[in-house]
Formats: sequence, C-alpha cells, structure tokens
Amino acid sequence: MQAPSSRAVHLSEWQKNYFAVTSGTCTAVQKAEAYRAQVLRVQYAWANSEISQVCASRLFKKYAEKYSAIVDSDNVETGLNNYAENVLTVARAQRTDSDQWQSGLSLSNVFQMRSVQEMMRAGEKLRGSLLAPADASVVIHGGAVVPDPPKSSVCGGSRESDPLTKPAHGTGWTPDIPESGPSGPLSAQPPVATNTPKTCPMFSAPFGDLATPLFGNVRKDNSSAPKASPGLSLFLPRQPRSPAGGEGPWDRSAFYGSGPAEALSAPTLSEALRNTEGNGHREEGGLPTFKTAKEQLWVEQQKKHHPPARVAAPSYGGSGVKKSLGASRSRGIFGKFVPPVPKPDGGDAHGGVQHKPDSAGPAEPAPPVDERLKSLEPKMIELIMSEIMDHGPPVTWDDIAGVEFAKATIKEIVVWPMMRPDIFTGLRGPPKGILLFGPPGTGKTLIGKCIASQSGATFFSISASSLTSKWVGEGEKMVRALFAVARCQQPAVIFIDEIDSLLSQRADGEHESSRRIKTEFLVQLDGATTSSEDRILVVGATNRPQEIDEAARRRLVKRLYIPLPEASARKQIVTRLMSREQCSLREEEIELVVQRSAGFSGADMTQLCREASLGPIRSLQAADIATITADQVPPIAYVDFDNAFRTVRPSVSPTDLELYENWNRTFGCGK
Ligand SMILES: Nc1ncnc2c1ncn2[C@@H]1O[C@H](COP(=O)(O)OP(=O)(O)OP(=O)(O)O)[C@@H](O)[C@H]1O
Ligand SMILES: [Mg+2]
Repeated sequence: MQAPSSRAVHLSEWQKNYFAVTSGTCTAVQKAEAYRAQVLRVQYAWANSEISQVCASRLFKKYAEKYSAIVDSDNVETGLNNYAENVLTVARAQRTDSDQWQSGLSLSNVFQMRSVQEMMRAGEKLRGSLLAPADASVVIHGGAVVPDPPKSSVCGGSRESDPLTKPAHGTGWTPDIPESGPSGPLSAQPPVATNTPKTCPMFSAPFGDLATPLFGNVRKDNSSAPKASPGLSLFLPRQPRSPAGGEGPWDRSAFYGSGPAEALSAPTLSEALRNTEGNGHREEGGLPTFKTAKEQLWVEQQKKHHPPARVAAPSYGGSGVKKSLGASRSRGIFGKFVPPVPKPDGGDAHGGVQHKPDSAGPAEPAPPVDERLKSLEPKMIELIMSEIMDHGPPVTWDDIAGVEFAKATIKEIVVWPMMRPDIFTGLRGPPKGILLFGPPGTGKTLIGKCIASQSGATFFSISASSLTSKWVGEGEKMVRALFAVARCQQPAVIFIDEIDSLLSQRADGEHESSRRIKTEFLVQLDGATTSSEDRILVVGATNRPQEIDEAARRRLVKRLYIPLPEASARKQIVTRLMSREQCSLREEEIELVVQRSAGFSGADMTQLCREASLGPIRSLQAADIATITADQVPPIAYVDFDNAFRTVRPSVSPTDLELYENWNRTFGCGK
C-alpha cells in the first residue's frame, strides 16, 4: 500500500504534467518529454502494483500514442519530425537539443546517405531473425524513417509494413551530411552504439497485450502494440541515465533480470508463471521460488487428482498402492487427519505426522511405515481413509433440539477429556465406548456429526452395514485396519452407525463371515476400551438396541437413550426451521403445532415443516409460479401446518416406543 503522501505526490506530478502539456506554452520537445515521463510513471505504478495491468495497458497506450504523435509529426510547430536529425546526430555524435536548430536534411535526401542505405541492406539480411539488442538498435536507426508513404512506416511491430523490406527512395543529396565510412554510422561511431537504447529497456511495454518490441522486429507478431517504439527508441538516447543500481526504471530491469529488452517484457513474467503452474516450481534462474498460497493449492490439487504412481512400501508386503493414502480426500472437518504412514521429515508422538503436501515423485524411496500398520494391507488402509467423515457442514450442539441429558453426558465424556486429558485420568478417565440408542429419526446420527465437529478428534465414521456388505470376506480385516489406523491418529472417535447390523446377537444360522467380523470387532473394541493409553472412543448408534450382542453391550459402557423430542424440543425445531423462511405463525399457533405434533420424532418434525413450507406455493396458480419473484411468495401460515398434519404422521408407533423405554430402563445409563 502506498502511503497517502506518496499518492498525493503522484497526483500532483500527474496534474502538473497535465497542465504543462495542455497549457500551450511548452515546446514539442517538452511535450514529448512530458508524455514520455507519463509513460514511465505508468510503468512505475504498474511495477509497484499501484495500478492494475488493464489500467496500465490503457494508460500506456494513451500516452505512448500521444508521445508518438508528437515525435512522428512533421509539423514544424507541433511535431518533432526529427528522425533524420537523430540519424545525423548519431552520425556526428553531436547533440541537437536546441529548439532553434534547423536541420539541413530533407525527407528525401536522407535516403541518399550511404550509411542509411547500408543499414537498410543490413536490415534486409537480418530480417526474420531475432536480433541481439545491439543489432536491434541498428534496425531502429535504419528503419527510423519517415511518416509519409514511401515513408512507409518505421520500425516496430506497430507499423504495418517493414521498412527493411521497403526501402524508401528519395532524391537529392546534401553534401554537408558527413559520411561515416563503409560500415555505416553505427559501427563507425562506437560511442553512439553504447548510447543506444540497448541499455534502456524501459519502453519494452511490460503489459501482456502491449508487449511492444522495443527493437523493431524482436516481436513482429504483436500488432496491437502502441506506436511508440520508433519515436521512443530515437528519443531515449538523449535521456539521462540512472546510475547502475540506482532507482528508477532501471531497477525494474534488475528485478526482472539484467538484460535486454525482452527480459523485461511481461511475456517473460507470464512464462515464468506458466512454468510454475506446469510443474509446481519455478525454473532455476527465473523468478524467485516463492509460491502464492493459490499456486501452492493448485499444485497440490493437481497432485491429488493425478497422484504419481507410488511404489508400494516393501514393508506393506501387499500389492502396490495406486492412490496415495488419504490424499484423495480432504482432512475431516477439523483438518486433523494425518496419514498413517509417517514421512521421513518428522512425526508425532504416535508415529503419525501431520499431513503434508505429497511432493514425492515416483522415484522417491518408500517412506517407513508405522509399526502398527505393517501387518495391514495398504488397500485396507486406503479404504479406511476413505471412510473418514469429512462431508457436510459442521453441526453444533445447538442444532440438536432437546436430548439435554445425552448432550451433557457426551460433552463430559468426549469434549472435555479431549480438552483436558490431564484432568480426566484414572477413575475420571472417559469411557471408551458409547451407545446411542432410540427410535429412528431422533438425532443419533446428528449427534455423531456433532461429536465429529466439536471434539477436535480424528473422526472415523463407518456404517456397520458397509463393513458387512461392501467388503464381503474382508470385513474383519477392515475392522482390524480401522482400529489400527485410529490408534495412529489419536485422539480418535470411531462412529459406527447402525451398529446393530454389526453386533447383532450371534446366532447358529449366521454367515461365517459376519461371525468373524463380529468377533474381530469385539476383540478390537476390547483392546480399545481396556487400554488406558489409547485415546480412542467408539460411538455406536442404533435404533434396534435389543439386537445387540451382550458382549458388545458390555463394552459400550455408556448407553444413552435418545428419545422422541419433548414439546420444548419440538418447538425449538419448528422455530429454528421457520426462522429461515418467510413465516407468519404467531406464538400461539406455534404452540398449537407443538401440541398437535406429540409423538413426532425430530425427523418427523422436519418433514412437517417441509410440507407446510410448500403450502404457500401450492396456493399459487401454475402460471404465477413461472413469473413470481421469490419475495412475492406468501409467508407460511398456520393453515399450511394444518394441511401438513393431514399427510405427515409420526413414524414411531407407541408399541415401538415402549420397547425402547423398556430397554432403556434395563440397560440405559440415563436418569
Ligand atoms: N433432536 C433433533 N434436533 C434437530 N433436528 C433433528 C433432531 N432429531 C432429528 N432431527 C432431524 O431429523 C433428521 C434425521 O436425524 P438422524 O439421522 O440423526 O436420526 P437418527 O436418530 O440417526 O435416525 P436413525 O435411527 O433412523 O438412523 C436430522 O437430519 C434432523 O434434520
Ligand atoms: Mg442414524
């Protein structure tokens, strides 16, 4: 950011210049100088990021054109028309700064000069080839001719034709023009050559679309370039030089690389950026290796979506891993997920390390593997990673209406021990297993998501049915892998939804594979729940608690009943949902809705509100729906709830409810 004072200085300079050039008192040279200074200022401002590239392009074009107009104009009063004089100046190594100085040159006789002709011939030969800066200055002077028709254009991509291919012919010869030897004026005048724009790259437009070649045909293809080049290049030798390393546009040359004009141009900059995008790092000798967060993110995304083929770690002993572990997924709501495979550059106390962007190429040696994961198949670990709960918006405790006791207990068991493990030790040590049970749609899964959001632990969410059905025959390996990975990611919460399908009572007729899964799960659960060091919490949720195996039940020590919402909780749900919509329900009407919804689950209440919210739409004519604006939709009224009650019914029957309550009285840990 520029300090205000510096802005003020800029502004006043700008104004001063403006008045100078519009006052009518200054000479053409002064005007040209002023415009040239403006062009420089634009460059400065752009280089200092004070103005955008688009703005810089426009200003550059504007002032470069004004400048060219003066320099190109052959009007004796308002133009400089002194190309030939510059050639003469060059030839004589004399300066012609005097306003009174009258040239003996005419437009035509300059072409008779041998040196000019030689330069034009030289230009012909060089045409098409990229010129070195020193040569380029030859082209400038050779091509810097005249503004009328054979006057064909001057040098520079801004002109339509190339003076090198269209030598202008003139008549007459002014003998007082000194000859400068067979090799032309430039070679005959070394001091002049050193005074050419080759060391003065500032007018190589720094703007992508205006990358005007300073030196004639360096970039012929750019036809949108401003017509400043010829004039500028001729003018520049007369400008005072900044000392090397001093401030000024010369600094930009140092910034971009010390070099000729092309080193300054925006294409070079964009090239460097393209390189960065292409391979994630900048070329040696290019711009500094700093990467913006956006670039870094882009590079990481590229790696995620096109991960390098990894060589399987020998210690995994299995098939090669095609995807990098967990890298294809985001890192959970808290971003705490760390890969189980430690990287060589450090690890945490548990053997895992914070996830870092995977910069490993295929040739990178396989990283060492956590001891606890050695016996597992990499494929399994990968599958576990893909089960990490990382989707959906974060859920807060306030999003869950009612169930105050369960919420308080969970905070006590999960959140606080995570916060203060030093206090929650010994007898106060948190239980390692929780069972949330209750009728469907009462918020058990919602609580699971809330634990994920609020605990700050690594959160694994697995649907038990996926363990039994998705990976048939491999379920028990999955269970083992799940706990092993969780152990590497402590503190960790393993949330198992529909746990009944995993831990249902063992029956004689059950399938061998599901029996093995269950056994493995109980073993792991036992390990996790009995080990005092492990900070792994297993949270199971079920709406069929009576089907859970007694051995599993014992291990899930805190069994919390998640009942149907009470009146206050139902009101909370309705109020919260209606607050996001246009609603005209009065307080007593809300009370009425709450009363009428006794026996509804949280999910039923949500459904009721959805149905009611469609009421105002249904009251509209079909034609209106096409044209109505969103704020013209009538608000939700009690009548809409009234209608909704006709179609939405409680999903939990009183008989079912009794079963839950019985089970809660028998096994539940609630009050
Ligand atoms: N206590 C609650 N507070 C707010 N919304 C709730 C509550 N209970 C349920 N809901 C609503 O019902 C939806 C379903 O809840 P959820 O999936 O948590 O029920 P569940 O108890 O896991 O059911 P199931 O036993 O069938 O799996 C939630 O997304 C939410 O919109
Ligand atoms: Mg659920």
